[in-house]
Amino acid sequence: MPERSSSVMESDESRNHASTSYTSKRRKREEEDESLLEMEDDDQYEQSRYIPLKQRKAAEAKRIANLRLKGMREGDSENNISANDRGGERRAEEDNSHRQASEDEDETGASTVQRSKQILLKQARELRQQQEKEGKTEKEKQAEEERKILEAHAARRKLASDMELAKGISYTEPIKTSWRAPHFIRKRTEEESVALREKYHILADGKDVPPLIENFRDMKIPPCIIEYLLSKGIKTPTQIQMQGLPTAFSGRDMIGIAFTGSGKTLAFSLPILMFAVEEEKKLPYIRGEGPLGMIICPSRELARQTYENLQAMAEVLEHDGFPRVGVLLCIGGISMAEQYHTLSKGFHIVVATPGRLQDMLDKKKFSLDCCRYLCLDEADRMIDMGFEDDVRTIMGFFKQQRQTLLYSATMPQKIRTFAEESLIAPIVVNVGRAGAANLSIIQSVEYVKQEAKLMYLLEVLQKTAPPVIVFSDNKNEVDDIQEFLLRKGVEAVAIHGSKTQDEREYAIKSFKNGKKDVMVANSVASKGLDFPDIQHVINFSMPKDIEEYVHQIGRTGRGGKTGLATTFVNSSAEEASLLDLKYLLIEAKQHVPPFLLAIQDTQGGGSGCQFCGGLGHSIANCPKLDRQQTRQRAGFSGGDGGGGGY
Ligand SMILES: Nc1ncnc2c1ncn2[C@@H]1O[C@H](COP(=O)(O)OP(=O)(O)OP(=O)(O)O)[C@@H](O)[C@H]1O
Repeated sequence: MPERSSSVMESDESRNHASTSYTSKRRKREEEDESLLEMEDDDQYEQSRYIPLKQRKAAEAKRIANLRLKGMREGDSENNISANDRGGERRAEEDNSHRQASEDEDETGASTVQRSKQILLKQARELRQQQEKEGKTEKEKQAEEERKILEAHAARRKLASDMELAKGISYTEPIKTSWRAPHFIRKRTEEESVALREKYHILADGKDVPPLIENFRDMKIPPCIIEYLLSKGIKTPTQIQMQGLPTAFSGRDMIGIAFTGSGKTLAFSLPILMFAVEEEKKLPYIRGEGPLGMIICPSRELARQTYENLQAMAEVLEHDGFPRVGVLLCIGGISMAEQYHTLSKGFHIVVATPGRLQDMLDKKKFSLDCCRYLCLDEADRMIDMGFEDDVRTIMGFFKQQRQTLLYSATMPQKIRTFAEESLIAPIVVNVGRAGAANLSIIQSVEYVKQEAKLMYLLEVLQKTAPPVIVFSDNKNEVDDIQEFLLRKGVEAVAIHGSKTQDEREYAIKSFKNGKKDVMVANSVASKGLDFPDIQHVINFSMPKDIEEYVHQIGRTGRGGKTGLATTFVNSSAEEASLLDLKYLLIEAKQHVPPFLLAIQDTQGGGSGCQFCGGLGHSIANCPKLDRQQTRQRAGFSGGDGGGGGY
């Protein structure tokens, strides 16, 4: 009862409120009406008064002149079409009444009216044309809107050192190196170069693009390295290496975009190594000197892998009589004591994760005073993971111009625009669309109910021989899956950001050397890690964004081999991710399951979202941008996390 009475009271109240507001509204209306009446009365009064013809003509001419002036102003205003529209109608009405009122006026008045009518008709015609034009460029308007959103979310300032920012220094010329392409290659005409790039499906944008070179020998790579590469099954350069290596050897800044497993690591590691050899030959590095170059990676595992590759090549060179090149690994979770022998001798190259690198620079363990080469591997992922500020701080330590290389398989327009501003006359090398999946991977997407996933996983594991990687976004789920597999007798290890460094290293090592068949991982292991011959990648759930998906499935099908990727989806997946997935599958000419085909959309299949590269939506409804904004509003600076980069 009390509830009821209160609701009655509420309704009475609301009714009262409604009636009050209605009364006040009405009172307002009445006031308005009164003022309207007053105006009408005035008009009537005006009309009933006698005005001599001469005065009436003068007033009429003035009124027409005012109307024309007003019409012109309204016509000028591009943004106010509806006002224009209304203005046009009003003008037409006024013209009409004016015509009737002036029928028995003298000739001067009639010709003025005629002129005004012609002008008004012309304006109406122009207005129609304008409206038609506006209608046609609806797409352009959308592109404009998207551009504005992108600008609003672009990085705030370019990557530059403190000194450069403070003094407003900006370099205009790329760094000069002693490397030259062989004469017969330099003699190539522009048409020949374009044809060659077309042959290899390479897009290279920029001023004076260095030549594409089809073999390692013509790139003047030392024979001992060529032999070493051969021993690893690397006979000819991949597309990104054909264009990326000569570009880096020439000292040019570049953005390299090529699909997963296409050999990007060699494309940025070999040039830094060759520069180090050259420098060491000129004047040996002593204790306290270095580094000459830096490679920054988003995860410890990726940094270690790149470090090991560089170390191996440095040893080959040293063994062949070239000077020693010191490489320092600078990552979280390891004691720097084991690196002190490198630090104590002077070193040329640092391979690092952003957090530990920043820490070392802050503590003045070494400086970037003579650093002239910087590579950001998986640059876009690094920014996504929230390392942008760390990278900016690190940039602050540079004292001179450096060559900057950014590499990734995914590089949405957002990052590219920002990077192009920070680089000096950069060359952008693209092998395929940024964010496209590696075509050597067979992608299978299956609808699996949440509660059936674990049992189905066992079945799906039978599809190929080991090694297999199972990805899950959730650290607890990673542990649960590993436990389940162990209980079922599957040799499985697990890796994620909350594991200790020893556990992470043990997992990687035992999986890499074949002692374990399955590795269960969160996104940490998807970032650039190169495990030999992964047969099958299983996404236990659809990753939050399509870039993550591309990187995850990219752990298989590497170095030209084929691989299989299976992804479990169900109703818990976001529709926007599923649409991106649908278009990615279509682009890669893969089978699209009916439940994905059935998802209707209005704008997919275009050039993709400029923020995340997804093909199923535009930046105006990008779920990743949405998440980022929510995080920013909540005061988090970090990205999608899961890295453990420090
Ligand atoms: N020219 C080549 N020919 C054959 N194999 C190659 C060549 N270059 C590199 N590889 C091999 O291909 C594999 C993938 O290379 P890499 O790790 O550099 O790929 P990536 O493009 O960096 O991939 P991701 O985007 O996933 O990081 C490695 O095992 C590497 O040894």
